[in-house]
Amino acid sequence: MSAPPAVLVHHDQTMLARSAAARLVTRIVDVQAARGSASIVLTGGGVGTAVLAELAASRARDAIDWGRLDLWWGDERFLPSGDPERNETGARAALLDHVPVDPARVHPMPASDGPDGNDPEAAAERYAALLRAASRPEDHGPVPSFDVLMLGMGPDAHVASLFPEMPALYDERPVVAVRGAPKPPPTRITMTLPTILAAREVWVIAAGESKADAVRLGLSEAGPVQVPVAGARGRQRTLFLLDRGAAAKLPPGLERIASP
Ligand SMILES: O=C1O[C@H](COP(=O)(O)O)[C@@H](O)[C@H](O)[C@H]1O
Repeated sequence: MSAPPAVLVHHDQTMLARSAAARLVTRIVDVQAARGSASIVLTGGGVGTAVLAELAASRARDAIDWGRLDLWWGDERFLPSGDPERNETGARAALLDHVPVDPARVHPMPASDGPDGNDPEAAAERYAALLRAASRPEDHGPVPSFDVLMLGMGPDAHVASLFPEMPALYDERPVVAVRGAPKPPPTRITMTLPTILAAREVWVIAAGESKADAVRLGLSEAGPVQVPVAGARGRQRTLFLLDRGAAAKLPPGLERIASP
């Protein structure tokens, strides 16, 4: 069972990123209080990285016990370590270099100069094995039940590196390689929909009018092969966190204004 989405609309991208960062602090603190440690899946892209920068800039970040936090990635561009296009590089610059995370609990997807060399299939399997090792009996599956899994979204409705109509959308394995992605770079690693669906909470975060059609379709009954974001749902909660541009084509009555 997954949760139907709730939609929150913010005035602009800055308010959206700030509010998502505040929401993330609250969620992590609550989970750490209840269960000891929390697990979060990061996303790349413009808004995803802006959320991390807002978190780094917020005084509230000190409420998080950074040593009791596992950080994963939903997808990665398969490029050499440190490449500015890698989602990991952006996340480190925006947040991880500024907070006392436990390096052993930061789990970037492998780079193309990593242990598997330039073999994205092997790198994807390696990441799947890492997730399997981190999953506990109560997760009832091959991946942890992430507390929050954040997703940016493209104008084509892709999430993570799950692009419309591509084979990864039919794949049952937890993590797979993607070749020939329509958005550069063409070679990527991505969590698949079954892994996304295992998260307790999924947050789709999108800004700008170029995303408005994809948001509308993502909230419809569209199939996930044509509209990947329509398949992105959390077990307990699904949030669409939007700015006014991305919310411009919502069906009437759906939006809840978070910062007018
Ligand atoms: O390529 C990617 O794009 C999406 C969305 O990026 P945005 O810049 O349009 O917000 C991102 O979520 C994904 O992680 C990334 O690899």
